[in-house]
Amino acid sequence: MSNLPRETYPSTPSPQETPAPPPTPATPSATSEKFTLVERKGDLFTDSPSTDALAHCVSRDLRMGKGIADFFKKKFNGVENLKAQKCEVGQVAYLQRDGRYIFYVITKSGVYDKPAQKDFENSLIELRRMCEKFGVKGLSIPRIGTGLDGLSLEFVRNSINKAFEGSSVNVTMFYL
Ligand SMILES: Nc1ncnc2c1ncn2[C@@H]1O[C@H](COP(=O)(O)OP(=O)(O)OC[C@H]2O[C@H](OP(=O)(O)O)[C@H](O)[C@@H]2O)[C@@H](O)[C@H]1O
Repeated sequence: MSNLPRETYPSTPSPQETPAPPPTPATPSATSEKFTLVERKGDLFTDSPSTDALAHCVSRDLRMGKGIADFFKKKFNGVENLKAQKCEVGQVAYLQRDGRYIFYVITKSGVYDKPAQKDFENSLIELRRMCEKFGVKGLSIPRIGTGLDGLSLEFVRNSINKAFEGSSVNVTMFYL
């Protein structure tokens, strides 16, 4: 019998040692989360879920002198914090209050300006990105852009749908 060393092969595991097959990935359930936009009559501050993030539109100078922005300023303060974020038009500044995000969507440069449609659309895409970055699932907003900023509700609806399509954010748009 040759005394050449026998080739040693990794021993094939006996049945009881056979590693269990990897778990099959769970198939996404039919109810997998997807983007929704619901419009609801009510006051944004008192009727929206307390766990929802909030968002509204402001000018880059963060004056928030009128409209719902003024309510946000009085309710959440944080103007210096917001200014320190040095956001430009198309970007979103934010505060954290009571465990939720408050988003300040910069849609125009100065208080006397009106948002350009493209800037409005781009800032909503950025808002979606921020929601996904922070894992926001519920977002409550007023009819953004349709009051002092003079945008049509149809344009605003379409912009929200385009920006959030494919996300898993549930957006509720409140109106008085
Ligand atoms: N509690 C509440 N619940 C639910 N809905 C509420 C509400 N309170 C008001 N609304 C309605 O929510 C819509 C939009 O309300 P707005 O007209 O204020 O906002 P907008 O997005 O058109 O314009 C923003 C710019 O205006 C501001 O003032 P500046 O001039 O810029 O200083 C900012 O700074 C921005 O730049 C209107 O239908 C309001 O009736």
